[in-house]
Amino acid sequence: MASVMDPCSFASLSKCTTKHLNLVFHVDFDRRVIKGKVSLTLEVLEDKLSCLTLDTKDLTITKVIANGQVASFSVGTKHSFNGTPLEIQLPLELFRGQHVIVEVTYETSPRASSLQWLTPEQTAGKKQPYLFSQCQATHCRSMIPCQDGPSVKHTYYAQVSVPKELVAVMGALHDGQEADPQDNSRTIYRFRQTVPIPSYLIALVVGAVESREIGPRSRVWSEKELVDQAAYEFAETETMLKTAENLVGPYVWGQYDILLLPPSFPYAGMENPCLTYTTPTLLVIAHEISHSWTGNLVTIKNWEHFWLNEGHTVYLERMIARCLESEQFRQFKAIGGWKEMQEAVNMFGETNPLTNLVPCLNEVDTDQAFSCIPYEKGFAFLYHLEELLGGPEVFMGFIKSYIQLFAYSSISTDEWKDHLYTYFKDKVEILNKVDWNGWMHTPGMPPVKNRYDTTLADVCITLCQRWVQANEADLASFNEADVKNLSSPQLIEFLALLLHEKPIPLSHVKRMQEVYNLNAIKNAEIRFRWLRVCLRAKWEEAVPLAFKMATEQGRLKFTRPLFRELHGFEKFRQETVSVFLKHRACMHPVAVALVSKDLNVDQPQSKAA
Ligand SMILES: CC/C=C\C/C=C\C[C@@H](O)/C=C/C=C/C=C\[C@@H](O)CCCC(=O)O
Ligand SMILES: [Zn+2]
Repeated sequence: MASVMDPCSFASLSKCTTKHLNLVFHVDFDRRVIKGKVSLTLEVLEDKLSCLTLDTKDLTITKVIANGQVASFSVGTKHSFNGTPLEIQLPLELFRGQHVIVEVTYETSPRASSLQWLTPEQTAGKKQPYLFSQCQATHCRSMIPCQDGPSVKHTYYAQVSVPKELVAVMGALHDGQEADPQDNSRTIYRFRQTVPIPSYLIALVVGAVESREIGPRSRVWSEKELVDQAAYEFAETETMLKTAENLVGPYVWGQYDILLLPPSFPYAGMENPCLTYTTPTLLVIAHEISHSWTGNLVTIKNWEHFWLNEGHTVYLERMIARCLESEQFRQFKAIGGWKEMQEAVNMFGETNPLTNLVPCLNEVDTDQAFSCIPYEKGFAFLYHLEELLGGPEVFMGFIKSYIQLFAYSSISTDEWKDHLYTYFKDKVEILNKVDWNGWMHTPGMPPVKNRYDTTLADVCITLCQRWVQANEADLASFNEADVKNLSSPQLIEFLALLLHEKPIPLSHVKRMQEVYNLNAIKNAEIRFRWLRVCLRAKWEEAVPLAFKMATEQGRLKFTRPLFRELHGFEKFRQETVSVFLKHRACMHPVAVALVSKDLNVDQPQSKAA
């Protein structure tokens, strides 16, 4: 039975809460498992506590000790996606305010959904294996038995034993390393995270990685083949950090490192504290830096309030863009975001409750529920409030106050709304006119269509309409000058606009390639949209290019729609399934699960119980 407080966790969140984790990991690349021992320091929240439940997923539990005494335990019924509850009988009865240290010895599964194990061939260096974790939203439980919900925040100390040819990095401060006293072919790396964090922000990477300094509190990490290029690409990190601090206050995490992951990583980035993950396809990190305040400092009570993390982070990310670029650029990004929201609503269906800003997640797989809706409907809602309440400077005052009030805690949408009313106590009449139910608890597009400044978008709109309205005789009128002065974001917007129209004819697509040579563009955001324009026009020459992009990188934002479009191209439906089945051993476990469902093929069986 899921916790009353959190529909995505079995943990007994009301009985006790985790204050600290001590982690001992032994990373075994031969067996693709982590042999672990976690000591949870739990604060008792109610009298006469004699048992408690932790979240696990595909873990093999061998021993549980509570305050130094052996504790009996039982593994509950395996849920189809939320893992398996671990019920622990305490050898002593505890009372509110007391603490208990529960030590669990266990081993992960080779198919742990939080871990991707890469062969040397899947890395840039081709010589050493690679491991990375991705815990958001509910996958930490496949790496650590824990209270795997964002309402619980704890510090942690970790020691990680790895083969001495490899380096371990975590989303925490480094605390030294030494030869493993039990095996001189291995090294132990130590880490401490002294700011309380939710379990989804625990991050571990093990590989042949090295780093370069890119600022007074920042290093960039990657395989050596990529690290100098990455240091160049992320040279502006300190400028962005300072811009964010000027907007919302001090950065409390100490170090801000960036780790460039192999291209199989299924997301644009991940805001692990002290160690932002990013991918070779995404070099803009304003979003992940902003999470240092919204999401990592002010966290959500459970995943139904995910929009608080992402909506505020996108709002902050675009405020950084306003500072470093212009207000017109912020408006331009907002226009692009609105279209991405429209696309997500179209994909889910406009009556699908997963398009609610605050969805109900009872018996819902968060990976299946994930989309840009919390990001873009969240941003659009905050922008709507900004317009009603006095503009960007006024609303940033609220954002800063929201962060100061709720820092180090986990909150719900109601708590956010209460503070909004308190902060704008002299504008309650305006707030009372907001369509709260329409924005928060109604599926589909927002009840109000924000009006954004189209200065930077107009040229994209005009060019798109020229192609949409062109007949065969007009095709000669197009030439490379049409796009010569377009920035990459404007080229992305032009292609995104085309994707919101009926598919243009094959003759048009061929002419577009002839005059714009879009096949030659490597920028993933451009390439992704261009290939979808080609597939919708049924251009068969684009099919191998789409298979290449869908398999050479693993970002779900690109991989899923490309596989879906290829699967929708009747003539290539079978080939699409066979390409996926051939490639899935190299894919991240979450990506395998999601694309399997999209293509309606069976998933490989995960470990029993
Ligand atoms: C309503 C949905 C509730 C919870 C979903 C939360 C997480 C879902 C899980 O699949 C993990 C998502 C990780 C996202 C990581 C980074 C994002 O900021 C960017 C992802 C999209 C992209 O690649 O651009
Ligand atoms: Zn985010």
